[in-house]
Amino acid sequence: MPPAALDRARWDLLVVGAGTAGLIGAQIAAALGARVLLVERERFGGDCLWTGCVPSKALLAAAHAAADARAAERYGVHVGDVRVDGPAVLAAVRQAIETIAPVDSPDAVRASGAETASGSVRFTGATRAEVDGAPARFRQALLCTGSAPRMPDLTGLADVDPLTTDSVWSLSDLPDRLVVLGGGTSGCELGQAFARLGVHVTLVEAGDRLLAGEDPRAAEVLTEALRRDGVDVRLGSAPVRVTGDGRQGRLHLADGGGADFDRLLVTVGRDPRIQGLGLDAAGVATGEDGSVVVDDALRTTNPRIWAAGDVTGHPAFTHVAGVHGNLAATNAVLGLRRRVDLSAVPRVTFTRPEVAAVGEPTGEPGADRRVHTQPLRRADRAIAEQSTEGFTRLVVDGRHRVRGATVVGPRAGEALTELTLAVSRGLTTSHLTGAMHPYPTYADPQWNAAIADYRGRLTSRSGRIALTALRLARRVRLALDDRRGSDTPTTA
Ligand SMILES: Cc1cc2nc3c(=O)[nH]c(=O)nc-3n(C[C@H](O)[C@H](O)[C@H](O)COP(=O)(O)OP(=O)(O)OC[C@H]3O[C@@H](n4cnc5c(N)ncnc54)[C@H](O)[C@@H]3O)c2cc1C
Ligand SMILES: NC(=O)c1ccc[n+]([C@@H]2O[C@H](COP(=O)([O-])OP(=O)(O)OC[C@H]3O[C@@H](n4cnc5c(N)ncnc54)[C@H](O)[C@@H]3O)[C@@H](O)[C@H]2O)c1
Repeated sequence: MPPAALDRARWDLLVVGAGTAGLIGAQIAAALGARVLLVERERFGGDCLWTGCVPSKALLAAAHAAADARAAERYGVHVGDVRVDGPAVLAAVRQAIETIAPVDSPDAVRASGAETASGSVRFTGATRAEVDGAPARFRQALLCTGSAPRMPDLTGLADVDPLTTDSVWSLSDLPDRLVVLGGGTSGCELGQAFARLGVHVTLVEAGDRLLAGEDPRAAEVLTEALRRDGVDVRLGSAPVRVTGDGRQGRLHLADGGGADFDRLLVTVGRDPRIQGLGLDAAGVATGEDGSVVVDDALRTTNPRIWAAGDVTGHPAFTHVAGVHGNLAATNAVLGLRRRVDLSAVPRVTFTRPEVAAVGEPTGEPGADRRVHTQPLRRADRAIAEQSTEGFTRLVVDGRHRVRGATVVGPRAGEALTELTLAVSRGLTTSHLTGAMHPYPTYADPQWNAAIADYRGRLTSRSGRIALTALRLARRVRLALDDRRGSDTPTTA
């Protein structure tokens, strides 16, 4: 839509940012009959499509293919030397993006009934904004501007043209030596991907372990796996400065050590994108971390403006952004007060092995919680496929409801979906044991963990009393049948 046309009427909902949250928010609002304008300043599809989930999973697919080919010998299959064609791998990543892009395009949005425009939105008042300077009035707005890579304050960093998850996808070839700064989800996924593609990777994490928010045992398993892939994992390593010429250089660490690189990739977290939005003019408050303050219905401090996705500071996942976009748009258009529930947000690090978790932490469960752990080495499917690295851990409360889970292993993300349903719906271990599970799958360990909890119920004091009572009643009935001398039992 040309800028001049933006101000012809008041929009029921002005949606700012066409990432996952904005795309879903705009399409839902249009489906509910609202007059919607979705404005994007860069590319429709946002981070997930262009710089996040899609390219990282495509790169990992190539990396895992290379690793599987190298490991094929253990199955008696010989493939010879594995050669990675860097430009071809990166081209395949871009191809995956191009294949998905039409789903998120302006055409697709307009087909759903919303209008679209290109430009940067800036609020000029509580119900007024500009798109690249052209005025646009709105009854309500939905802020979906996402988050951007954080850059650490490190002397010399800017001199080596550091890569971020925004820019790494523009490489034309793989570097020989890569230093990855930060061992969170992005650093682990990309560190493993590049290492499996033959790059010499040094992963530098300032904290004392990888994946700080996850079960410590899961982080240990992943650290061992990365080291086996050839990643030089440095934990508790605070970087102090960078020296370099052009793009090559050396990262110096507080312990006196360092790591040389051809490229440096920064993955130390993300900050909400709020610069230049004019949030003060709109009366939209932000928190100390820069995220937009929202209530549990995703309404900002301006009751006419809602927010969804990464910009809220809620867990930064595409599925959260999608659920947010839907919920905020529905609340805005229909005047509802549906609340966002963050108690069962699933998270998956798509490394090999995958690390997947949901709900309460499994590493340090509360006092009234029981933990059941099943190692993957006891799962027949994992043994058959020689992929036994990992475990499943369930946290169960006093009423045997599944409250949290960690799954480490192949296809952990897929296995986690059942446990996400269990946590979000308050299902018990007897619900899980009562549902037949196909054999053999990587979900066997979670079924066995649920069975272990259920068995615990049978061997508890009340369980033992109930079983004894049933056994005695059965004996009495059989004795009665015997005494009658009847051939036809009275009992089943
Ligand atoms: C490397 C990496 C891998 C990831 N992998 C996964 C994964 O496997 N699974 C998962 O669930 N999540 C993953 N994520 C996280 C996921 O990408 C984000 O949580 C998700 O994309 C957030 O969506 P959003 O709609 O909130 O924001 P975004 O997708 O960032 O969209 C915001 C949009 O707003 C636009 N914008 C900003 N300011 C303005 C303005 N003033 N005017 C107009 N437009 C504006 C931006 O250009 C952008 O397009 C990954 C992230 C990274 C970095
Ligand atoms: N598979 C997925 O779903 C996926 C993949 C990638 C990213 N994401 C999302 O994006 C978010 C951001 O990911 P991320 O990995 O950039 O951030 P993160 O916050 O998950 O991890 C950043 C890591 O960098 C470390 N760090 C911070 N400053 C450092 C420094 N100066 N030197 C060395 N280490 C330092 C931190 O201790 C932390 O371990 C994630 O929280 C996640 O929500 C999701």
